[in-house]
Amino acid sequence: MKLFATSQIAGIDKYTIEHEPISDIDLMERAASTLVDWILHHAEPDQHMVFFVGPGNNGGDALAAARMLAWALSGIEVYILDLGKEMSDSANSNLERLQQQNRTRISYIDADSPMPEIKSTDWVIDGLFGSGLSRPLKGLPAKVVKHINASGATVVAIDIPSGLMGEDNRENDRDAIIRADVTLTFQFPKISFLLPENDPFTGSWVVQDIGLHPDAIEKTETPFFYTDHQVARKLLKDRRTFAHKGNLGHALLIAGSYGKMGAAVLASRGCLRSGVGLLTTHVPRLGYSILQNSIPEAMASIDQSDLMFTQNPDLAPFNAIGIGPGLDTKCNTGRGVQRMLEEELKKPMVIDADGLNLLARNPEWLKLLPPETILTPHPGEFARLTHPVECGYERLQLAIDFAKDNGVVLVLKGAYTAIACPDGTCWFNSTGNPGMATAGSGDVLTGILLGLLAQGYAAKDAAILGVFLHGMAADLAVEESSQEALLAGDITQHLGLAFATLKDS
Ligand SMILES: NC(=O)C1=CN([C@@H]2O[C@H](COP(=O)(O)OP(=O)(O)OC[C@H]3O[C@@H](n4cnc5c(N)ncnc54)[C@H](OP(=O)(O)O)[C@@H]3O)[C@@H](O)[C@H]2O)[C@@H](O)CC1
Ligand SMILES: Nc1ncnc2c1ncn2[C@@H]1O[C@H](COP(=O)(O)OP(=O)(O)O)[C@@H](O)[C@H]1O
Ligand SMILES: [K+]
Repeated sequence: MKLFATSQIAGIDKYTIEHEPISDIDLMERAASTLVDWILHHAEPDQHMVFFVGPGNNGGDALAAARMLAWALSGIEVYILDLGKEMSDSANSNLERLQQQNRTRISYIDADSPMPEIKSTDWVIDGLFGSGLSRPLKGLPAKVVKHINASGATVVAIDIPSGLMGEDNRENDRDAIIRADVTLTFQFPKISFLLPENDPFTGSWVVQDIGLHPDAIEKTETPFFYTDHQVARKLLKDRRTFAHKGNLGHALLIAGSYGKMGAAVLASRGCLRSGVGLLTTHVPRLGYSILQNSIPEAMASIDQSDLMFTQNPDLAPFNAIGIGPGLDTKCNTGRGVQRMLEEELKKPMVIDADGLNLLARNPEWLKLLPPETILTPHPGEFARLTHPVECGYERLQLAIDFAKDNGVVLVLKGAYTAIACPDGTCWFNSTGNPGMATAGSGDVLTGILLGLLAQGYAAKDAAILGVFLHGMAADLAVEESSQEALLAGDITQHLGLAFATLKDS
């Protein structure tokens, strides 16, 4: 799915009105009816609801929804924010319709009014501002937002929590943004919803399809995408009838050190479960029996050091190389990594964890990375590779620039992992859950990406598909137990089901 800036959504909206064609007011009616469906499905029949209405079409949506709900619910109150200016035409028409219906108490809030009473048991429907917000809220709108946030009521935001910008919130006042429990957003998630610092504002968000014109969506260019089932399914290759382990790729994983052999085992499992033909895992001597006992499907390549990686094996037999999980950052290991990169290997690579930390200490190695390299930093590792940033939006921009400048696929891990590609596109992942915030889940991802690279997937495709499957496997695992109890090993155990579910979708 494509993701757009709010300014672009306004253009898609306009195109839909002109080319479907549909009038503004009917499109608003369609949008509002999706809100009403959701609310009726989730609210008790006697739920008291307080609507807050702003001057634009976000307010128009709220007024239309209030009218539709007033036929079914009796406890509806509407407060219109009076900023001393005209409401938009469609909002005005919906105000007239609501007045004509005559079932709802409508009040105005201006600078002199007392703030309306909101009970903690109420639902607040936030229709103050949506995608037309042009600057941070101040004065009366900010006061109303703070009053709503302090009420303890359940807040349902229409389209965007009022006060939140669709993209960049660096200059915003965080106290003047609605803190919603649920955001019912039209057609596309907004980019700011996918950044960690905005989680307190959006709550959980749900996309409401309002039938915007597919031609406009197709024509409007954007660097941002959201990996849904459809995208991931298209990337997944079928295995040929006569496939054999010799033509499904031979992966080399370099991982593990004293005290961190688990990382090598987890990454090996992830790799083998992702369909690779052969896996050789290179470990220090102390890891030999650990590896052979815990994952007999992997072949072992043994380092000359007892404790750490120092020297890679001959790389000729391998289709792809993964390095990093549990590697440690000792000097000898650093020298070993440098020697390997200086071989100017033209094999796809995935670099994770301490591989990234070594790269951060030696930025001149970046130009030694082969084409089709994937780097998989979490925000801490990414800060070491670049520099610390204040917010997710800045980090996102930095990741996109980093991928382009260095010709690598950068997998910036998080709740909505962002995959920045050398072609300037950025793919947010839609699967996964907070249970994955557990030791070793990143190691499993490295293994999956390595397995896909070795099978011949391009780095970009491997990253988009691998991250999706990794999250999906964790979602399936959590269905059977809980987020709290999820182990990284549960992700590898559910990878099979993830592949099967994706194939069936
Ligand atoms: N696109 C779609 O697919 C569809 C969109 N729909 C709905 O339309 C919504 C977008 O509507 P919209 O464009 O009228 O903007 P909206 O957010 O209601 O407010 C704009 C008003 O607020 C004002 N204003 C702005 N910032 C301000 C500030 N800081 N402080 C004070 N005032 C401020 C601004 O005035 P100005 O900036 O000129 O001062 C203007 O008066 C969208 O979110 C969705 O709910 C659906 O109905 C149908 C399909
Ligand atoms: N809240 C979350 N929601 C979804 N995925 C998450 C969440 N927290 C972590 N993850 C995923 O779990 C993995 C954690 O990787 P990482 O931080 O490297 O862990 P480790 O180093 O312990 O293996 C990443 O793929 C990340 O996207
Ligand atoms: K809103």
